[in-house]
Amino acid sequence: MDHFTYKNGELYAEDVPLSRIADEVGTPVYVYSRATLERHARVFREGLAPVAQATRREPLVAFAVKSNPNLAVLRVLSRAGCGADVVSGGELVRAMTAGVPADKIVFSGVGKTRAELQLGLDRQIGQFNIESSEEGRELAELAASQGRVAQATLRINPDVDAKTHEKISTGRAENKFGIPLVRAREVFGELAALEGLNLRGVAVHIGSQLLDLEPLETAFAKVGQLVADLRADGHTITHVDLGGGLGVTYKDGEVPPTPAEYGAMVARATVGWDVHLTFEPGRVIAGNAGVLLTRVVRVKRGGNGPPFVIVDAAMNDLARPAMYGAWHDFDAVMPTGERMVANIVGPICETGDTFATDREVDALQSGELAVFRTAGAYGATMASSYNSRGFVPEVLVDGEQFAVVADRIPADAIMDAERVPDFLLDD
Ligand SMILES: Cc1ncc(COP(=O)(O)O)c(C=O)c1O
Ligand SMILES: N[C@@H](CCCC[NH3+])C(=O)O
Repeated sequence: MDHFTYKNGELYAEDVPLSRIADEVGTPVYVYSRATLERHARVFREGLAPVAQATRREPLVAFAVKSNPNLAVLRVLSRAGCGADVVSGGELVRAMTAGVPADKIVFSGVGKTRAELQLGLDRQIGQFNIESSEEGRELAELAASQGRVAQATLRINPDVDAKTHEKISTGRAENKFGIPLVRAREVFGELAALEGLNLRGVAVHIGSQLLDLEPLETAFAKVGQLVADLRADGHTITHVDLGGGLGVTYKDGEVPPTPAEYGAMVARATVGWDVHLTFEPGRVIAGNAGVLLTRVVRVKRGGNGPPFVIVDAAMNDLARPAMYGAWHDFDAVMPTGERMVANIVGPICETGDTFATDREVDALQSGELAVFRTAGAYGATMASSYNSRGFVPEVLVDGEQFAVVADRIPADAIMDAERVPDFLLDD
């Protein structure tokens, strides 16, 4: 459920008509609903109630910042009790700037630089998820040389097919993430012996937009066995990070497991583990909390196929359709009831700048407004300035009020950061 609904024939975000936002901020613009973000954070936490009960500990819900790093969004979620899963120094600083306490920050990522490891140490974050023995040794050496101890888990690669798009699958043997399960005991033993590290558990994340619990359950079973093996090896295991990945509905008929079903599965899978659990949900919290509001530039007819509805948003603003062939529902802000079959495209000079092909949508004309739905996760955060289009602004709605929470960055502001060197200047 989200808070983008029609009232008197017009699409609203909570109690704000989207046409008002378009008038005041311009298009394209990302629009987020505070109430939806808060609701999703609450529902996810409620879904984990059986887990909290079974483990007698409140799990840490560390929002995956990569899915929506906007400071205001992070602030909403931090106030709702979430921590943050970060994958770069930039995300770490953002999370802390938004108010996420350091001890609720987990640092994932396969290529943390030395400077990023140092930043995590300086900020005294709650947990590093180590992805290689090389990274573990580097972190241990850095920490020990400064008389510090880094709290850490070892991310394992369970070699499970998450049954999702291949580009967002992370838990198969050939993927770059984590330590192969067969090597986990050996690497854990090597790193656990190092001064500077408190290697206290394991982490796993097998992929994103999962619509089936079975691969997760298989991966968690492997984690459970590993925890038992590590304890048999004499290690103290107090923390397990089960990652994110729960999918959302992009298209009618796609039915992801509910947070309650997910929580029930986790409770089953983790019986007897006796650890602190961390979760790293991104999409399930932010996905349906945002839309990309756009205006039709013109409707081009007369080709071989259906008309092209050319909108002012493009693949640089919302990359998912071009990158993964992803579906985003497309609805008029003021639908007339008439429908049309169209290709929905952006203005960029690539055929891949196509949001929908041969799709039945609300009939639209030049100048009218429409939204791409489910754009709150992996939307603005993946934007580029391709074709010198600048960056789209972001708006957060809260009841009857809204605020611009990220300015539009026009193409000339980006150009301001560039220069022509002296040796190219004419004399
Ligand atoms: C390590 C890690 N944690 C969490 C997430 C968040 O995933 P999702 O947005 O699917 O919940 C990702 C992205 O797939 C990830 O790579
Ligand atoms: N960017 C992807 C998700 C990647 C998840 C990152 N581990 C998407 O839009 O679906």
